[in-house]
Amino acid sequence: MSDEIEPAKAPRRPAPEAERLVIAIDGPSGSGKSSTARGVAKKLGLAYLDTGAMYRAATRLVLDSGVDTGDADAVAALIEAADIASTLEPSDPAIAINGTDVTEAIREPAVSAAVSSVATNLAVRANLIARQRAIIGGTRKGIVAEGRDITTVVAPEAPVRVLLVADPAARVARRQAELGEKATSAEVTDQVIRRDRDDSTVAAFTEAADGVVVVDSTHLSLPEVIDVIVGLARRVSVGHIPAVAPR
Ligand SMILES: Nc1ncnc2c1ncn2[C@@H]1O[C@H](COP(=O)(O)OP(=O)(O)O)[C@@H](O)[C@H]1O
Ligand SMILES: Nc1ccn([C@H]2C[C@H](O)[C@@H](COP(=O)(O)OP(=O)(O)O)O2)c(=O)n1
Repeated sequence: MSDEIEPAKAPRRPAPEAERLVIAIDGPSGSGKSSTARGVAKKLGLAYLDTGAMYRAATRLVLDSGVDTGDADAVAALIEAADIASTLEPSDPAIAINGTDVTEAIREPAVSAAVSSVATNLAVRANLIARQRAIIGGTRKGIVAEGRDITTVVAPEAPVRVLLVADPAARVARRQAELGEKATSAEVTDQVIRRDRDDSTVAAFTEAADGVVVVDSTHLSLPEVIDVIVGLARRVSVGHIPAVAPR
């Protein structure tokens, strides 16, 4: 795909709306947003944007630079000046901040524990939302973007908007299975339940906004959830999507 590293500060000229399909997916931690969005993007030959990875990369930078996460102005200034580059490739998503690849480092427990304090900084949000809109507007064919406020703030005009939910017990179990011995059950509960509580103070992902379709993944397999969203996309935008999905 031509949408490789996308410097957020220099978006390419937006393609006409009619040529692009934007699929927006929000939901709480562990509902399956990242895996589902990647699967949908792969099936439909679209780009993929993990906005949570941008908040995580910003948090990694704050932690590494020694700036106090409680110093809202210093945190915002650091992030506003940073170069954040996301690959938009669903098969191999990666992210770099100020030239350093942090794809692995943003998944460390220290980042998961601190990310909400950065993501609830309103100046940081304004900056990252502007970058996300530029990325979405700059993709040629279309994009699946996932996070907490994509359906409501970043891309409320997207023709396909989904709130992906799952019962808290299923979400905690999924995260525990993913992290294995890397995290205790207390840490996993903190990562999922406490983080959602904090994050929901600045983004409305606990209830679907008007026009947003709720998909409950609690009792659906990942391929089933992907198929539901591909079905929604085909219904709203026949003609945007290749008849034979590229692998
Ligand atoms: N429908 C599903 N059924 C079972 N496990 C799932 C499902 N969707 C995602 N998962 C798994 O749950 C974990 C969390 O998924 P992820 O996509 O990272 O969620 P989110 O981005 O919403 O936090 C991953 O290990 C993923 O493979
Ligand atoms: N659009 C977004 C995306 C993520 N965030 C915040 C909320 C989350 O705690 C962090 C990390 O997001 P991420 O999607 O990686 O979270 P998960 O670990 O997949 O649950 O960023 C946000 O505030 N707005």
